[in-house]
Amino acid sequence: MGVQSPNLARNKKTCRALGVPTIDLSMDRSVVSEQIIRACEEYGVFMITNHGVSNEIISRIEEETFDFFAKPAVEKHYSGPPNPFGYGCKTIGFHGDMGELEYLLLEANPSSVSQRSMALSNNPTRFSCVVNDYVQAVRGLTCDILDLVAEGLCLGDKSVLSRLINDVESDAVFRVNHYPPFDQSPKVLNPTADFQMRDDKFANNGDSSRVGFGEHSDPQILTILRSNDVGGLQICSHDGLWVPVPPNPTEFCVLVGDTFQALTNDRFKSVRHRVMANSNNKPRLSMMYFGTPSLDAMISPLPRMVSSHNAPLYKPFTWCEFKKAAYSLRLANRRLDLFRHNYNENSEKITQC
Ligand SMILES: C=C1C[C@]23C[C@@]1(O)CC[C@H]2[C@@]12CC[C@H](O)[C@@](C)(C(=O)O1)[C@H]2[C@@H]3C(=O)O
Ligand SMILES: O=C(O)CCC(=O)C(=O)O
Ligand SMILES: [Fe+2]
Repeated sequence: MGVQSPNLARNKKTCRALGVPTIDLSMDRSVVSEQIIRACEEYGVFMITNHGVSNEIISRIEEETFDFFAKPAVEKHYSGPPNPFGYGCKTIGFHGDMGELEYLLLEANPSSVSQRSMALSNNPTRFSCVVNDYVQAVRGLTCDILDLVAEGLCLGDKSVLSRLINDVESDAVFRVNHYPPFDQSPKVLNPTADFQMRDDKFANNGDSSRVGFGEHSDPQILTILRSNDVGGLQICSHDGLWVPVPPNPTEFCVLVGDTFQALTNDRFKSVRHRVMANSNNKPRLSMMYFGTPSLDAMISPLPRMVSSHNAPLYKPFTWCEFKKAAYSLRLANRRLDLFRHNYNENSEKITQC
């Protein structure tokens, strides 16, 4: 047997030790609440099983969105470029971030969904129903998780967190990402193909992976992610290693966002994550509901998270201010730093995992 490099051995060991926790929502409420808090503190990410979202709602949205991505490129481009909403292919945000994916980004409220659906489907009524049913179910799940967190943190008002995202004015976003299978054989360049390598940035130089969606943290409170059985999602561990999150279509993956980090005064940390294209011959389809406050919601560390030993780490900001900051920066930027007390403008802004 060959000698394993120390890095590989360390990486494998960390993956085993780190394995993202899975929490069974059907267990005793106080146990679940404790497990969620521990997962948010230690990992910033966890899987949930027995989540109560029906298989029918999930398979209908999977089918509907797969049908959309199967359309000819010209048809899909009618719904783009993303502004930031609509259909996007490879470009992410407005500052040059790129990834090997195509996606749909939608405002997650019923009237925007129904308006958008006209351009997205031959059956807009069905499309908007399917998206709205999914978003409603997943928003309910997000609220349940936030209530469990509020109970575990003894926040007094048990719906103080869920109210932030349950607001009719919530700025929630729904995103579906479609990653084509990564063909490892040498490419025959075809200028009309949707997913050829664009430039050197995407050349894999013999490496078996390419960036599907680059390293970042999500700006919102909580992200509820569901994927098909194709992997690629990785989270950044405390010791700076990329740890794969095994795909499980029957579970949801919950990620702590920047706004949750600020609300908990750094007790929870937003998790840095990315998606690498893999050599599976199936596409990855992932969908994310981003639990988001309303634009005018004021975000500051919760009183319970602050004490004489724990001074507030962040200046109060509205979600609107934070969103503007996020959209003025690159994907990998640590935007929360801008709102820290005593933040030094000259310190390094683009720090990577
Ligand atoms: C490069 C960017 C894309 C993004 C807005 C941003 O300027 C920085 C944050 C990015 C992100 C990551 C999480 C979500 O996918 C997203 C919709 C969001 O709210 O923030 C994206 C933004 C986007 O793709 O428009
Ligand atoms: O596609 C995925 O699995 C994750 C994508 C992601 O992190 C995002 O859209 O913010
Ligand atoms: Fe993300």
